[in-house]
Amino acid sequence: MPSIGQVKKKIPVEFINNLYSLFSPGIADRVLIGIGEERVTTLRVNNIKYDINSLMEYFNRINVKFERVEWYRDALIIKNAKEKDIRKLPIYCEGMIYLQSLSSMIPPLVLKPEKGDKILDLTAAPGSKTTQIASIIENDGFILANEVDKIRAERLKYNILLQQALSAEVHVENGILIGDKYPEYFDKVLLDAPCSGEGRFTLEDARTYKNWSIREVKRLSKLQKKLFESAYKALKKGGIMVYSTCTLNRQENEEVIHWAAQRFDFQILNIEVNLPGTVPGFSIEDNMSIKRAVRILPSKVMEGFFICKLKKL
Ligand SMILES: C[S@@+](CC[C@H](N)C(=O)[O-])C[C@H]1O[C@@H](n2cnc3c(N)ncnc32)[C@H](O)[C@@H]1O
Repeated sequence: MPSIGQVKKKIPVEFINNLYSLFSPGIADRVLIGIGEERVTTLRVNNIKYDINSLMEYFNRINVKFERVEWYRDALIIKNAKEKDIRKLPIYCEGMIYLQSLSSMIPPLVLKPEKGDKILDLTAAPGSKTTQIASIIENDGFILANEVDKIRAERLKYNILLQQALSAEVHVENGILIGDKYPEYFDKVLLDAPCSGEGRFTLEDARTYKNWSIREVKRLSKLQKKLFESAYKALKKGGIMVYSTCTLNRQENEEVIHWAAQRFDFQILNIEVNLPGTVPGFSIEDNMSIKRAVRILPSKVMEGFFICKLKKL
């Protein structure tokens, strides 16, 4: 495993400086160790086509070793196979399972979709969370899965079809406009925002960090605020929204929430999923409730993520 010094040599220096100014040295070191580690292969079963018991029996038969995930019945950590091996299996080709990082499975669990819900997934491609939501509600409900990028929207449609997530309808438009089109229409809204991806940095793959810049963080923070406003408008009063990113900095996380709290009426809720190794959000000025948000630190099993759950008042 690479040392912290080796990680520091490769990752953008401004990112490292930000990290040590945001977190205690112990936590910042943990993040860098996480960036240096090789991530395990994880997946979830698609309840629309298959079930976890049959999947475990199948893996036992073909000698794929796995571990259960304490906080999610449908997820498995694969011990002796890589993603490329799993992609060759018929159950993968037929959409009975979905390769997804464990952290990425958390926002839909926190959103807690229920049968019959009308759900907006505002920035949805490639559809990991859209198809997960459809799997949780077993297609009993309606999901508007929106994506601005036409090519990514094709991938979203492909995944929805393969997984038979037929409760999801794909829209291809700027998410900023959806709030005015569907005012107070949805019971639940997921804003898994476009972000600078710091939680997905991995030393193995320079593509994950080479385009990172402070300028990009600032641009994304502005976009996230606009998307937040649209998501909030589309949510019914009393409805639940989850804001998530796979990045670690404050500008794209707490500052977006704080900006929104100054303009819109909502309550930040506790995250009820019992997750190991999270750190609470940072309060901003007198807004202590942002501490109810959680940050997942990157590690061998998890990508870095930020998740905030709120209720529109
Ligand atoms: C973090 S990814 C979403 C991942 C997705 N939720 C999943 O789990 O598969 C963010 C997505 O937002 C899209 N996006 C960026 N700007 C957008 C906008 N203004 N409106 C809608 N989607 C946007 C990006 O193209 C990207 O596909």
